[in-house]
Parts: sequence; structure tokens; C-alpha cells
Amino acid sequence: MAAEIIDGKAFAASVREKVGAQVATLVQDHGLTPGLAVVLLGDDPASQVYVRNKGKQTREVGMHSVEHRLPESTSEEDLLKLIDALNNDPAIHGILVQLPLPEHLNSDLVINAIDPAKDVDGFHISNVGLLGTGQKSMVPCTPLGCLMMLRDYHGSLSGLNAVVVGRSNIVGKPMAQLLLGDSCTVTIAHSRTKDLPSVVRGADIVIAAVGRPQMIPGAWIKPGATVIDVGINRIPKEDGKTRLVGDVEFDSAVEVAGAITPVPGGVGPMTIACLLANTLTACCRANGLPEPEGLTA
Ligand SMILES: Nc1nc2c(c(=O)[nH]1)N[C@@H](CN(C=O)c1ccc(C(=O)N[C@@H](CCC(=O)O)C(=O)O)cc1)CN2
Repeated sequence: MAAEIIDGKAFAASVREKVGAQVATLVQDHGLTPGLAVVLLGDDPASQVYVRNKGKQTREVGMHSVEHRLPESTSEEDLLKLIDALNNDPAIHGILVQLPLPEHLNSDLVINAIDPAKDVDGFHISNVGLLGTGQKSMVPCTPLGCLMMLRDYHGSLSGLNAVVVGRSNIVGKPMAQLLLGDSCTVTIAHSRTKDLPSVVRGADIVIAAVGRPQMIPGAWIKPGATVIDVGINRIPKEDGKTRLVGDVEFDSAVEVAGAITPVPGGVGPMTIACLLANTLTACCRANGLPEPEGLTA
């Protein structure tokens, strides 16, 4: 029987609805409007679309949205000055610098200049350490979105075998920490993993975050497993145009898995929804208010 398709677009809409309702309460009861600043350097077309969508969705849930679009040639000094100003702006609760940054800039240095309490990407070294030690942190948006979908589908994840294929700082490593936090038995696999097919075949949950188009075929998937495909790869079509595919070979995997996220329309939309959730969380924490309901790890 073909797998259940986990509809990330619909799930993201339900997250945004929850965020919007809790923002309305914050405004009404406390006179507080969460504010998100997004910084984009250069004119990478995909990044421009993501940043535009972030601004639009931020406004749609009733938050204050600020966009800083800077030339690709912006110096590290000027970018750090802007981050410092945003760190000290009381109307801004969340700061995000769109990645990838131009090559002349040191991403680690830039990210670590953001106030950890406003680091809604969860990439600051303090947040990485807090997550790794099981403490309250800002959690990277894409892994948080994957966790929300998994919890919704499975209820408890306790005791399940999970394999995360990919060890990036942005997805693979934080995803593994979150799954561990929910008491999964976690394996992180990567390009040097021996006999990857049999490692994947042992998993009840497969997180594909390796960045290689359609690398994981259905033949590797344990029957009934849940497959979360984080990959967003653009490949050529026969007509000369392109199409988006994930890291999983969807057509074969859907026949074996119990549930699977499509690409597009799976994990991707959850990334921005969770950014809004994190901005709300940051605003609540900054003002000593309880954590938002159902929107944190
Ligand atoms: N500072 C950050 N930079 C980047 C992040 C991030 O989380 N923080 N993630 C990605 C890009 N990204 C958000 O920034 C993002 C990627 C994809 C989607 C999405 O909705 N994808 C759609 C397909 C979109 C398309 O047609 O191209 C989908 O999968 O359905 C949203 C956000 C790198 N940079």
C-alpha cells in the first residue's frame, strides 16, 4: 500500500494559524508585537524569494517585519554594525541573516554576533550548546519543523530507530539532537558511512538531509518507515526546464514507506512557519511570558 503523504503545506498553515492567534493575544493582553528582522546580502534569486516570503508571512501573522537588503560587497564591519543595532533594538525580537553569505564573509563570525536570545535560526554557538545539552534554546527552523511533523504523525517517538542522513550544522546535527531529546535511538550517517543501504533499512524514521538529488531509493527503506525528505534539489527536465526533487527517490519510496514528505510541499514550508514560531518564542522569553503553546521543541 502506498505511503501516507505528510502535507507540509497544510501543516505549515496550521502552525502559522497558531502563531497568529498567540500574536493577537500578546498584542491585546500585553501591548507586545513580536518583531523579526531579516538581513539579505546580494541578489541570489532563491534567497530573494525566501526572504520575500518570510516578510510576507511575518506580516500575515500580525508581527512587525523589517528587511535589510544589502549589496553583495557589504563589508564584515558594516554587517556587524547592523547586527549590533538590531541586537539593541527593543522592537526586534528575532534576527535572521539569510544564508549562504557571500564568500568574503565569515558566516560563523556573523552568526555569533547575533544576540543568542534573538537568534531565531538557532545557529549561534550558545544555542547549539544549549540544544546539545538538552537545555532551553532557540532551535533551528527546519529540524523543528521535521520534529513537529513526526510528533504529529507518531504521537510518541520514544524508542524508535532514527537515521539522519547528513551531518550539516543547520539540519543534520540539530535534527539528531532533537530526536535524541524525544528518546529515539539515533544514527547520523554521512558520505563515509559503510553500507548506507543497510543503515537506512534499520530505521523506523529516515531523515534525508544530504543534498544529493534522489540519492535514497525505496529499496533502502524499511517497509512502513516514516521518511522526512529535507532535500531541495533543482534538476533538469527533458523539455529544458527544471524541477525540484528531494534527496529521496519519491516514486519508489512512496511504495514502501508508511508515511513520506513530498518535495516540494513537505519540509520546505515548515521552515518559514517555524521561523515565525521561534520569533514568537523569542518575544515571550524576552518579556518573561510563558512559552507559546505547541510551537516549541
Ligand atoms: N538563515 C537561514 N538561511 C537559510 C535557511 C534557514 O533556515 N536560515 N534555509 C534555507 C532556505 N530557506 C529559508 O531560508 C527555505 C528553503 C525552502 C523553503 C520552501 O518553502 N521550499 C519549497 C519549494 C520552494 C521552491 O519552489 O523553490 C518546498 O520545499 O515546498 C522555504 C525556506 C537556506 N538558507
